[in-house]
This record gives sequence, structure tokens and C-alpha cells, in this order.
Amino acid sequence: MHSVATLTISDLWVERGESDLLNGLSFSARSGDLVHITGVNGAGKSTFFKALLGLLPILSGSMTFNGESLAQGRHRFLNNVLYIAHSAGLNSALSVLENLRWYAPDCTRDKIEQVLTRLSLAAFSETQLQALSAGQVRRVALARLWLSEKQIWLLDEPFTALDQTLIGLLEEKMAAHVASGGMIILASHLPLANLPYLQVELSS
Ligand SMILES: Nc1ncnc2c1ncn2[C@@H]1O[C@H](COP(=O)(O)OP(=O)(O)OP(=O)(O)O)[C@@H](O)[C@H]1O
Repeated sequence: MHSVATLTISDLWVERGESDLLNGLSFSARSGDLVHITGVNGAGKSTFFKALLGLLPILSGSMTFNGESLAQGRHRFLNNVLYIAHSAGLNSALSVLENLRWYAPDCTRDKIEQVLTRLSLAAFSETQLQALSAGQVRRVALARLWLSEKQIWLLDEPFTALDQTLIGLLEEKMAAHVASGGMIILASHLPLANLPYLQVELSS
């Protein structure tokens, strides 16, 4: 069970190219919450994640984690975060197993193989990523959710390229994570059929 955590976003604006994005985004989430960020293409969903992670400067507004501004204590926030972006963040020249061992060096091979079996990837453990389909690569990226102890999951379009079975499995995994006091902030164009969530709509 995770400890209590809160994340508060207040009146956030981020400049990107010629545009000011996020339109004063404000919301608050705590452990046990799933926040579903929606918005049309280009509304700023990925931009929001990048601002949260400190990869883009903010124009105005504030972000606090457990009452402390991210401007001061971002490392304490990042210590608790697993971010899975649009781009899978994997090395295509390495095998499935090598990628996951690199990501989770403290996990035993048995544990990683159990996760691969769960995600129907066992037969591909020695296969280089470049020889996998888009959906299989996405499964490898998402395997990190099963190998991580992090409390806060930031998931940018996690359902992309997944088949219905994997969507169901991922929804189950997310439900278990929030039930154990995790927090999930997820951007997706797909509705979340089976999960309670707080919806945050970005206007363009
Ligand atoms: N590297 C960049 N430099 C300048 N502008 C960018 C850059 N990346 C994205 N943008 C612009 O920022 C805006 C928001 O992009 P962002 O990727 O955050 O949108 P999104 O809501 O995640 O979109 P999608 O649903 O298509 O993934 C877009 O208008 C885009 O053109």
C-alpha cells in the first residue's frame, strides 16, 4: 500500500512555439485517483506531461507535490514517477529481455519472465525489438508497469496499438494500482469503459 500523496496543478500555462497552451489548467489529484486527460490533437496533453516532468518551462501557474512546489522539490516527485510516453523509450537493437533487464536491474529474470508470460510475450523474450509489431513493442513498454514500485504513473496514450485483450489487462492493472493507493494521470483518446476516473478536458 502506498502512502498518501497529493498533486495540485493551478492555473498552468506553457508556451510552445508560437502558442500558449493549457489555458490555465487546474486540477488536484491524490493517491487512489485516476485522472483522464482528454483533448483534441494538439491540445497539449503531451506538453502537460513534459511540463510536469520539468522537460519544458512553464509560463505561469504552479504545480505542487505533497504541498511542495515542483520548482523546488521536483526530484522528490520524480522519485515516485513512472512515465511511459508516446515513444516507447526502448532500444530497438536490444532483445525484449535485455530492454527490461536494463529498465529493472533489480528484478530477477524469473520475475521478468512471469510478466512476459502475462503479456503474451514469452515467446519473444530473446527477439530484438525491431522484429516486433507495434502492439508487441507497446506491450514491452507497458511491462514496466508490472516491474515498477512507483506510486505515480504518467501514461501518454497507453492504449495505442493494443488489442482488446491487452486493453482489458491494462485496465485491470490500473484499477489494482489505484486501489493500492497509486495515482495515475493518463492521456487517451479512448474512453475508459471500466474504471472510475476524474476527467480533465484540455481546450485548444
Ligand atoms: N517540439 C515542439 N516545438 C514547438 N511546438 C510543438 C512541439 N511539439 C509540439 N508542439 C506543438 O504544441 C502543441 C501541443 O502538442 P502536444 O503534443 O502537447 O499535443 P497533444 O494534445 O498531446 O496531441 P496529440 O493528441 O496529437 O498527441 C501542438 O500545437 C504542437 O504543434
